[in-house]
Amino acid sequence: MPHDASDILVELTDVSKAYGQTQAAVNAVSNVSFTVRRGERVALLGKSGSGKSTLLNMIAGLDRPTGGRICVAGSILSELSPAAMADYRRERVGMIFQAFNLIPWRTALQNVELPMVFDRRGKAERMAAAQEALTAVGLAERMRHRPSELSGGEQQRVAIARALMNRPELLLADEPTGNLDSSTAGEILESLSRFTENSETATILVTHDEELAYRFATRVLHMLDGRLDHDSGAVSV
Ligand SMILES: Nc1ncnc2c1ncn2[C@@H]1O[C@H](COP(=O)(O)OP(=O)(O)OP(=O)(O)O)[C@@H](O)[C@H]1O
Repeated sequence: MPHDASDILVELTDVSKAYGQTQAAVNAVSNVSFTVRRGERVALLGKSGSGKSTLLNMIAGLDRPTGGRICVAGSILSELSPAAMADYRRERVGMIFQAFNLIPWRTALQNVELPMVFDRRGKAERMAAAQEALTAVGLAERMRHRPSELSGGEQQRVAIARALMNRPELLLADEPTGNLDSSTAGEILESLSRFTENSETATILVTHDEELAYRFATRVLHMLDGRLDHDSGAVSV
């Protein structure tokens, strides 16, 4: 299928991140360039400390590059005002973390409803949408439970429902199965695949697990010491 420039959702150009000053600086990410198309599923694969989370956090707008630029849907992130950055994170990006990051005193339903509290939909409509999302991830019977009353796999499915609630253009997943046993990890990966396949949502999955990366992604970018390892086929297309 032919692609054109308008297919490109994310474009990183020479992105670097150094922590600390001068001689003592740690170059967590060095001159990374790649693009992600709408609907594409990309994995960032690398060992612990290779810079994957730093890179993902910069794409999420949670951290700023010290060099280069990140452009998402035509906006250069470093040029966004704080208010525009908050809109970007709320409206365009969904995130899933290894530690699930659910709010412990809210039920599954209330956690999933959360990204919608700022939009114009009324409470009843938001609740109906959250119920539908939880049903889709197989948690129809668990909606009124708090995170501590759910298994790890169930908590991550709540997090997936929450992340996809606002139909983000970009889903960022940082080791989403890192805290789960291998069969639960497989189920979570299947849920993620089901919801992102044939959808407009592009996904960037960060993992150190090679099998997981190749099972999920259509393109695997290898990271090594803060750089993309182009010899591994990690070419930007
Ligand atoms: N806030 C910080 N201050 C200083 N150095 C940092 C900071 N955050 C990360 N680093 C360093 O940057 C490098 C990349 O870290 P990063 O967490 O991005 O790697 P990673 O590939 O995601 O690793 P892991 O899989 O263990 O999370 C590491 O050497 C780390 O020690």
